[in-house]
Amino acid sequence: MLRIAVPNKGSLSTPATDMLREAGYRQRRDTRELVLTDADNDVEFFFLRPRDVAVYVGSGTVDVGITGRDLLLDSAADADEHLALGFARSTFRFAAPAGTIDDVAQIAGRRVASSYTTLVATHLAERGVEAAAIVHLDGAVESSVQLGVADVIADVVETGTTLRAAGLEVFGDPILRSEAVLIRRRGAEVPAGLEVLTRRLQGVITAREYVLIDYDIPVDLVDAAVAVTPGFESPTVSPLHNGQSAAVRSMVRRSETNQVMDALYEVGARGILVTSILASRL
Ligand SMILES: Nc1ncnc2c1ncn2[C@@H]1O[C@H](COP(=O)(O)OP(=O)(O)OP(=O)(O)O)[C@@H](O)[C@H]1O
Ligand SMILES: O=P(O)(O)OC[C@H]1O[C@H](OP(=O)(O)OP(=O)(O)O)[C@H](O)[C@@H]1O
Ligand SMILES: [Mg+2]
Repeated sequence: MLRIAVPNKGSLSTPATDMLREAGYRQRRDTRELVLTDADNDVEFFFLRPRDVAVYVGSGTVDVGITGRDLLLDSAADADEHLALGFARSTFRFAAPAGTIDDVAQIAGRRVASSYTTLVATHLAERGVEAAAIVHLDGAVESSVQLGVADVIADVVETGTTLRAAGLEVFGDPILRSEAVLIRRRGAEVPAGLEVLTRRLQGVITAREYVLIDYDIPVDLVDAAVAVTPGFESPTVSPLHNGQSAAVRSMVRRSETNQVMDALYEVGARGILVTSILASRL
């Protein structure tokens, strides 16, 4: 039975559970449930603290787990990223009171607060920057400067709203771009069931990232239209009964749907229809 660790709280918890449910796995109804067996799929879920997921996977007590790339790297656990899951996207960045610091080198001799102190220490060491102290805080790191325990913070930034509210501004390049990832123990044999899990999750990711686009196009314009919608391998082109047009079906990135529809219309396509993909195996 494949043992899967899933975050039980925080930003990762609900989207991770949603993705597993979409992938056809049973998920818990009650957030107090800590273990759940899905006998039909031969998997067992362990609902653990997000920070602990990498520790369990690294020690081999569970086979795989869902966590954040930032949490994985900060844990320094014996685990590697297996599949990027495309949710809980964020950057991990340095920030300081507006106008005080604009370069990572200026962190030298200053105090940095973070919930991800290993990540910060490694990043600074790689750049030869010696901070006065790296202060570990559990959360609400943005308040640490105002409260006088640090001069600089390193924290998760998504929209930047929390930073702005605290009067802080990012500086330097992002330390990391993070998202939820499926992780597995470094160097361990591929556990039974991981291939199926991976294919199922990949199926959900594809169904979320792509849409199906259908359109009609005069036969002599098919090549020009197909250049706009090349799809994964090659689009399906079927003849229409009138003999002068073809119907084309292709997959398109959801985020590019409207640009693609505009471009197709320009080329001469009509009857352009977009549909969501419910599930997929490529
Ligand atoms: N606002 C956000 N947008 C996107 N991802 C986020 C956001 N806040 C945290 N994360 C991601 O969630 C993971 C941290 O999960 P965790 O549950 O420990 O923190 P949290 O969401 O801050 O929860 P809590 O504050 O309740 O402990 C990290 O991978 C982090 O990048
Ligand atoms: O850029 P934003 O969209 O504002 O999001 C980033 C904030 O979200 C998370 O905080 P959370 O609400 O989880 O609180 P925490 O600091 O206690 O972890 C993260 O730690 C940042 O503080
Ligand atoms: Mg948080």
